[in-house]
Amino acid sequence: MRVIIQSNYDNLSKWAARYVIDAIKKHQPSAEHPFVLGLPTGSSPEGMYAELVKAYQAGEVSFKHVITFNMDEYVGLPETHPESYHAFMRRNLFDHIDCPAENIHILNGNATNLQAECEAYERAIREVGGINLFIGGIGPDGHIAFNEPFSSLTSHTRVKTLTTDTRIANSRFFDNVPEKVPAYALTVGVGTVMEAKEVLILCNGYGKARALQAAIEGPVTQQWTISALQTHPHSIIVTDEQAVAELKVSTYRYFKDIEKI
Ligand SMILES: N[C@@H]1[C@@H](O)[C@H](O)[C@@H](COP(=O)(O)O)O[C@@H]1O
Repeated sequence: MRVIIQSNYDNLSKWAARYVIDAIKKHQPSAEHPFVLGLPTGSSPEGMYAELVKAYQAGEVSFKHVITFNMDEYVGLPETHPESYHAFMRRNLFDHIDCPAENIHILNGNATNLQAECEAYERAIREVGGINLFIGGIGPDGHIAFNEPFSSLTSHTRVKTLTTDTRIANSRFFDNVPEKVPAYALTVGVGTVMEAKEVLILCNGYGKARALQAAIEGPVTQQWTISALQTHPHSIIVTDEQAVAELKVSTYRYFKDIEKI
């Protein structure tokens, strides 16, 4: 695991965007050889998305041959609701870049058969050859996508019940009323993320310090589903000085040192 410690959120966002742009360019995507990108929502990736839009507008990168799969979506929230992940992605990224609509995949939380929707999603990922780079965030309780504590570390796309903690955390987008946050979501599994060739996690702010500590220094455990990342051959966490507050000084220095070298 690489851990990149940036001074603040702006630099974290710039670092992540640069990493994504370089990965796309290195792949030299074409219609026959598309780059497959897994994408998160939440406040953590907003800065990175703004940087990606800037880079696209400056002609530095194209998303024409990029295929995307989003991590998750609420169940029962209309796609037009401003807090649906469909709306979030349009607002923050897809309305501003050249990614063709047919290349964009987001789980349909209003499907009549939710289980069939989840199975079709996994099939679609397999059909394009798997995900090259999965980008994610971390919930304050260490969840990745909507894989709440005690989710199976080998899970795949499915319906999940959201914990009270997560509904409280996400209530800031729903008039601060936890009951307004949908109780269910569709989410890729921990296993789905772990099958990607590379995983890049964005983690910023004091609120994530305990989750970051568990992700890096703790044991691999279903209690902190992000800890599964420790078993991935190519994973990176990019973080800021606030989120490292619970790491041991020696851990902090180790990651600072190796990145310097
Ligand atoms: N399902 C999303 C996660 O994918 C995200 O990582 C997490 C953290 O969100 P934020 O980045 O806003 O802290 O929130 C939600 O629960």
